[in-house]
Amino acid sequence: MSTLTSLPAWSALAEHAEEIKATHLRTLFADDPQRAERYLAEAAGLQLDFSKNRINDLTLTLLAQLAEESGLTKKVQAMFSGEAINHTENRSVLHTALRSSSSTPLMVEGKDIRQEIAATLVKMEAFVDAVHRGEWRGYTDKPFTDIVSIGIGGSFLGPKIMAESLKPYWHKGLRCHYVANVDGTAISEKLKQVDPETTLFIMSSKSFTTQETLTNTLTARDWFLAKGAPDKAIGQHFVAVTSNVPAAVQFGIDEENIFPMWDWVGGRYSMWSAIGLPIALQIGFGQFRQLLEGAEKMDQHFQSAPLERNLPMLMGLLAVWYTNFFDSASHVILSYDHYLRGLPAYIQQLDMESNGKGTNDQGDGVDYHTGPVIWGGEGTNGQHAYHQLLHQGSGIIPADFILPLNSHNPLGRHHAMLAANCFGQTQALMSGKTLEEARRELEQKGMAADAIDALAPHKVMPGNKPSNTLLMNKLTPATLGALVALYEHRTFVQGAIWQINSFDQWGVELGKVLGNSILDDLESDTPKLDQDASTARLITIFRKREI
Ligand SMILES: O=P(O)(O)OC[C@H]1O[C@](O)(CO)[C@@H](O)[C@@H]1O
Repeated sequence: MSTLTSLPAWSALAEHAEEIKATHLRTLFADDPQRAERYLAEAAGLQLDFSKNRINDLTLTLLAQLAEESGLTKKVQAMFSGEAINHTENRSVLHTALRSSSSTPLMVEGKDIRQEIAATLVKMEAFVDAVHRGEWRGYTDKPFTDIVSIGIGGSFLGPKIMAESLKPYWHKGLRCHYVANVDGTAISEKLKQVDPETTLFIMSSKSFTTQETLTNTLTARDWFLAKGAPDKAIGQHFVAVTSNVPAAVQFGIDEENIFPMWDWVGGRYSMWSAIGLPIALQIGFGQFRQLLEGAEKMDQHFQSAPLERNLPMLMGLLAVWYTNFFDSASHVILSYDHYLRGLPAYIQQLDMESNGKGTNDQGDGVDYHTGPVIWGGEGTNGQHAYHQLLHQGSGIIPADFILPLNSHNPLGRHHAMLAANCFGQTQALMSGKTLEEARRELEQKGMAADAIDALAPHKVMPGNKPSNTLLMNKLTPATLGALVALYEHRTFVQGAIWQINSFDQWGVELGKVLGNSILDDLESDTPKLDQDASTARLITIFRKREI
């Protein structure tokens, strides 16, 4: 038995889960008229209705006990204060410092990182303003119209999805494009859309060793020169964001055009750093600061609010509740906002790269489930597709519904319809439809008794499916910042309870290494073909392909 599963709160939760499993959410609502009011919490411009979860007050008490026995509060403090909680890489985890307005020194390896952060923000602001004002121009003296941001993983998804989410705030006259995949189609298609004279390339790579990013940047540079740009123009058109300045310089980026980031920022937590430069270029620096401010409000709330009102704690503990006591293997994020359609993919990367681990902090294999599959999409589209599984599938898939109360495009009845669909889905998941209700419905339609017998069971919806509803007045840089920080901390809470390191990612390494040796075999005149039989065969097929 692991240290987690031997905690008193764990056994108490296991026992309590049996009672809750025997109780329908309809009953929980019927028994407690105040439930909707009591299970509503608010922070940093976000409201969380968590009343449609399979919980009661005892559940919350026991989850709080689990948090206490797991030392959650101390772990939160350890992260914010810069302890090297990423113990497998001996690194602090300080993305929260990137959005902090505190001036109290925060020391990492003998340096006050507040000063480096502030200096980088100043450099970013000057750059963004210079591009916007047309002072930083292309080599033929034309202002930039396009930015091509090259990076992958955390150096890609944050900037792309946040900028996409904030389209109503875009700076006029500047388009950002994002290239991640090493598939040549990705960069080819982008380069077809831009003009070398008016395009600025941002190469974003924390390590400056990532195959995809280095390859795409070289391709972009070759294209730039092949289109007639002089060598000396590279400095004007290529900037980099990295923690590996020597490698960037060696690659050919001018040192003054390098924006720093640091070891204490994880890739998937880095959009708040200079990795967010494309966001700042797209929405302007003032609004980029609002994004940081929104996140800081959530950080403060996370550190200070009591657990029963603490959004990240509640959402993280609820995720543990379903993963470990209801055998739920996935969690769905449903954005009821077209601008937020990319958010599920962002949270998927954040959560699955963080909590997709099976070895605990002591180095032992876990004997409980950890990170569930995170997936999702845009409402109402999903209602006509995978919601079928949410409503009538055999397992439990907890859902987060996210809805801004006001639209940036308030057209006629559209927004009320969107909201009605969102609330209607949470209601249907919660209450379902009983056999009697299904039968009555068919009787009212005048269906014959034997046809009702045949059809009614298929129309039954068990309900009792949990969901959270997250509301914000409007999608703004500040509310988006708070929303992303909420999910970061939710991820942290789960990892802390599961006793895993949410901040390394060793699992992605092996495939990279093997990929490199396979590449040698694909390109070499004398391939070694010393892989397993299947892989060697695939290599041979590729080598013999018709061109
Ligand atoms: O910013 P880099 O160093 O190019 O890394 C890109 C991404 O690759 C990973 O290391 C995983 O392969 C991510 O964690 C990271 O965000």
